[in-house]
Amino acid sequence: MASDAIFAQLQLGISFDKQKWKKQMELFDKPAGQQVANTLTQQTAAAAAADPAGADEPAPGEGRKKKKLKTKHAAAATAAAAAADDDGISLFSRQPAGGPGTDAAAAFMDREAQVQTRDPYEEANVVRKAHRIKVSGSAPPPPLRSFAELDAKPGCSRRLLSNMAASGFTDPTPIQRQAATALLAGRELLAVAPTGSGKTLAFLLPLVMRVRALKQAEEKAAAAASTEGDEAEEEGQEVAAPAQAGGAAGKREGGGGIKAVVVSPTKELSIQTARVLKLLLPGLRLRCSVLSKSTAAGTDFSKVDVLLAQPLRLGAMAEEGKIDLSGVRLLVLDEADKLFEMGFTEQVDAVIAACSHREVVRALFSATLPEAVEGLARSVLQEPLRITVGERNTAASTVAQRLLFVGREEGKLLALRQLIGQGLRPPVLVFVSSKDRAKELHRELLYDGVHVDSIHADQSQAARQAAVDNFRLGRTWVLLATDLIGRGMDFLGVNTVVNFDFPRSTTDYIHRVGRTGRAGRSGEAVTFFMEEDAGRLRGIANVMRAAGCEVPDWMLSLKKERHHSKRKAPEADGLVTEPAANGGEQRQQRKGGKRQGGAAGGKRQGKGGRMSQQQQRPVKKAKGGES
Ligand SMILES: Nc1ncnc2c1ncn2[C@@H]1O[C@H](COP(=O)(O)OP(=O)(O)OP(=O)(O)O)[C@@H](O)[C@H]1O
Repeated sequence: MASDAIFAQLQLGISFDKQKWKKQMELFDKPAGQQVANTLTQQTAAAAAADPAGADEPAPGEGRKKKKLKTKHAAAATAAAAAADDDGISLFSRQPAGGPGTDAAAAFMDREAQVQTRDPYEEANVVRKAHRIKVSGSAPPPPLRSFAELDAKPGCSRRLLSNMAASGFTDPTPIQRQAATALLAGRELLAVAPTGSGKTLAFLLPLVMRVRALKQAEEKAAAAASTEGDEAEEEGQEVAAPAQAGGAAGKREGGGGIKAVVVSPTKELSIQTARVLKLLLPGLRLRCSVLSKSTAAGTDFSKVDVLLAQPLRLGAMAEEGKIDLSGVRLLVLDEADKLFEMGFTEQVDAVIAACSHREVVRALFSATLPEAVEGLARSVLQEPLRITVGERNTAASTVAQRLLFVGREEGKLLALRQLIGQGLRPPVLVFVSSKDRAKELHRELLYDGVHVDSIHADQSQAARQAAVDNFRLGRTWVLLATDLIGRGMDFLGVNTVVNFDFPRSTTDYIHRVGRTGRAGRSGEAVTFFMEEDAGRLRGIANVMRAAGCEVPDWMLSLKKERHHSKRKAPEADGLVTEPAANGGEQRQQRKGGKRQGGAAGGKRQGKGGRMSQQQQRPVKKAKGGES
């Protein structure tokens, strides 16, 4: 369906009384900078003396002297513009920002063709430079120039390469070029690359090769043992099978069991990683499993080669001795900075300790790696390589980011409806700060007749997965989400991300807006802000400026909030749609059942009937702190 037609349906049931909202509308009509400049400047001046550095992690350019800001950001913007104009560098070699077949694409390919030197060290550097890959650490292996180079390496096969080609993976992305060769060389890794840049395949491809190579070695050893056994039998000697010979140790040395583990912060992400892995596996005879309540009870893990899991369940099982990870040779921590946050560290430690094989290689991947977390991460790695693609802790350059001042809490819903009215491009992902806000906004938009769904921690796992699948299949055009799916989720077609509630941190912002603009495509991100968000505005403004987006200078000199993490999330009830004078009453009426049973409500409900059924599903009680 054409986006115009989709949009026409999206706005069904929405009309604005411009007279009634005159005051608020005026706010939106002014440029964002003007709207808040005065009040924020006053606020900043009042707080200036008391407000030291905030608790947020440094965004690009932060932590330096203010007077350097302008030069740095001007340089960054110029560099970004130059990159786009000059060589069209993109994370996706055949899909640069300008699109396939454009001058940018041609320039990019020319640039690749310039790699002509007989010195392998120099050649590696030329490839890295062309793809904006930075590596620190001793003796990094050269990056891949093409997937075909892998053909000769242990664990690869024509079948694997053809599975990749059939899935559209014909040219490696920058992170894949360097991370694949590093992991195949047995190097431990800290890998940081932008959202949507192909990190999943960057660890899955070497993982599959490594596991295949191990299995091939096992099969060879088993065949040799069986030949020896036959010969010994002929000579009348007793021979034990490998697993019997060494017990657990024998198993560790290659008698089956889990050989690779990928830990992700959410079940949804593990399921998504399994989807990508399954694209690589046809014909390769490897078995993978996603750890869940049911698979934990009913799976023979000695027959599983690759396990995808979340830290809480896997850590607990490892500690209780319910799963044997002693044969694991590759442990990947995806969204590593999230895994090293408070609340997960104990279980992640338990998993790391349980992966005790002497040859185990550990790799940490994320789009963001705050310095404090890097220090912690390094303490579990041995002589790691650090691979960075592009600039550290930045948003994908394929996303056009903008900020929208909404005045007060009540202005958010109006602003969202106004965006829809102006032609917001679906599919749209709207982030809110809590599950209650997701539920409330869901009700509001449902009432408007928008094809909307929501995903948050109060839903059953099945409802969450259904929300993800329906959004992927295009059945839902607006998905309301908490930060539960703020990271890692790959909805390739998302055109717009709306931060309805301001992100808790710059890191969360980078991941949220990274749900669009993936795989070299373009996307749009709109972030609503109010005066009270000023303390967290600077970090995000810096990220936007580093990506070449327009940001008023005054935002870059705002003071940071001191303890933003302790700030209360907005109340769900703040989403009033009517002015205070009559809104409460009307809203109560709607809440009281008119919406469900009333004529207008019933009519509109018809378009969103599927959603109303979903709302009636039994909900699972969420653990404290979940969103
Ligand atoms: N070599 C490739 N060629 C073409 N498409 C690719 C390639 N590698 C990955 N992709 C596609 O790019 C998209 C983004 O990949 P992926 O989800 O791995 O990104 P990511 O870097 O892990 O992002 P995030 O940081 O948000 O988790 C996916 O749809 C994937 O299929």
